[in-house]
Amino acid sequence: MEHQPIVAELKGITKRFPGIVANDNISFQLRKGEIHALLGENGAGKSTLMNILFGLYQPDEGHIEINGEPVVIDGAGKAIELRIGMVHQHFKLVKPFTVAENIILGNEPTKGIEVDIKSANVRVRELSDQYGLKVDPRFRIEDITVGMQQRVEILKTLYRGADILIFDEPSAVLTVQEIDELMEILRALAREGKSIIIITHKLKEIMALADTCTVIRRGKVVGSVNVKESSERQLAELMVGRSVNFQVNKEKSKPGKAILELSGLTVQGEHGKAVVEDVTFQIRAGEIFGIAGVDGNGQTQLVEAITGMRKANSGSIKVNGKELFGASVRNVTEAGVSHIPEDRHKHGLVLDFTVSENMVLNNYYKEPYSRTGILNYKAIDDNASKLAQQFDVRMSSIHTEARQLSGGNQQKAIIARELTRDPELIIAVQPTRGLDVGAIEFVHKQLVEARNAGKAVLLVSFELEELYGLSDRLAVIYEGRIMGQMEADEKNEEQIGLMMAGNVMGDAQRHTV
Ligand SMILES: Nc1ncnc2c1ncn2[C@@H]1O[C@H](COP(=O)(O)OP(=O)(O)OP(=O)(O)O)[C@@H](O)[C@H]1O
Repeated sequence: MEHQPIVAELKGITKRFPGIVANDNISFQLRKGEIHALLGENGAGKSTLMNILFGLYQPDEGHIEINGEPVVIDGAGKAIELRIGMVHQHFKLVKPFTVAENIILGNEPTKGIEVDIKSANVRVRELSDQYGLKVDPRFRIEDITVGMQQRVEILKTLYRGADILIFDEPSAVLTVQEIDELMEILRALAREGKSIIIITHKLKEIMALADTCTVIRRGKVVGSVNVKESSERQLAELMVGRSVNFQVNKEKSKPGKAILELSGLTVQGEHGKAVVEDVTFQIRAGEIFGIAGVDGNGQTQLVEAITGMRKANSGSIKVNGKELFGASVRNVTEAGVSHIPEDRHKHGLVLDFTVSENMVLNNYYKEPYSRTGILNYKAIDDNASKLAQQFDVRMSSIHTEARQLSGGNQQKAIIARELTRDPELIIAVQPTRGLDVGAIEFVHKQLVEARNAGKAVLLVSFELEELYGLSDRLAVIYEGRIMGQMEADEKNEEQIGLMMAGNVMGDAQRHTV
């Protein structure tokens, strides 16, 4: 890559927020046709740096050069003018509009005074073909998958002429197959001379994809390495400053009494079709029970039904012997259920509340946080300080609004709150999404400790390694039905893969659990 010209250079960038230096004298170079990974712990300052390059924040010190020319990027409009595009983690698409309408939004080709949707369709299709994006410009956003929506965001940047593309944790929202497709697309973009920066916590992805990896720790660059000459282990160490254990260590489980008992649970979706059908399983105290399956096979609805967020149509949900069918979210919480939700922005946190307030969302009305209806702020703050320290939630202060936290630290805050409520049952949906490898190691350990302390854990994850590493037993879900249950042993991997694709387990094996 060294022989390629530098297309973007950040020189001595410093960015301060009240109480924290998010970027501390950072220098960074991007070359033409390069895929450059940006790696760092949660809260290290990656998104801040990229938001500066995309003009969403102004640096307090330092400057940017594009193609060797000093520039001031004072907004996204200026970034686009400079041929910089950004694909955010949370898409900014208008759902009822078509793909083409979204892509041309704010940049419409016209024929006289009419918007020329025909020529937009043609141009979008051309771009889609050129980079192998397989997007039909006429589809509506609400009818296409998340992976496809992401490709629409990519097309939008290309349509506006981007040569530098920034991706903020693009694979966090994708299924395993979609990740492979995304990697192909990124390679195709780089081959065509586009320069790519990708923020990711997935070391495997960096090894498979990136040419260079710049590592940031606590706002400072600690190194920029040639990926071919490095390894996952080295990158992890450079990032967290110690060696990281990728393996989950756990003793064999000693399950006790049944904590969660589901029987014949059925949930109907919007169109009257069952999205969870006749689901029956038990999770006992002291065991981690994983749900394996391709995203979109009823996992979300199953968890929503158990936690009281969605009404089930029939069946039984018992926690500790108590029937919770039809119970409210608060009743379920009171019955001893903790929930690390799939969508942390919608269900995990109130983004406008402080971290301190968010830490008592489920029990602020109880002692010691509330006495005779009056909130005890000292107790609430003490609780937050303790949890932040115990779970290494990094932020400038516990009085910071949750929305100001980095994505990974928001997730750690939820995990801290949910694991320390002394629940009977912990429902953890993708608990390590968006976390750095050091934090993943920590959260895995916490879940195993909870299980050792006799908690029942329901784990939904799309990371097979995580499922095998953490679970004692597994069930595979396909189109809302449980295809089989088994020991979470790698020797069952092939069988599990088949069931995830809808194949029913042979009778002989069905009875081995
Ligand atoms: N608008 C803001 N106001 C105050 N503090 C902020 C703001 N944006 C970011 N921060 C703080 O700056 C630091 C860096 O955050 P940033 O989002 O850049 O981290 P990150 O490396 O992208 O983390 P993650 O991997 O968790 O996404 C964090 O401590 C964060 O709380």
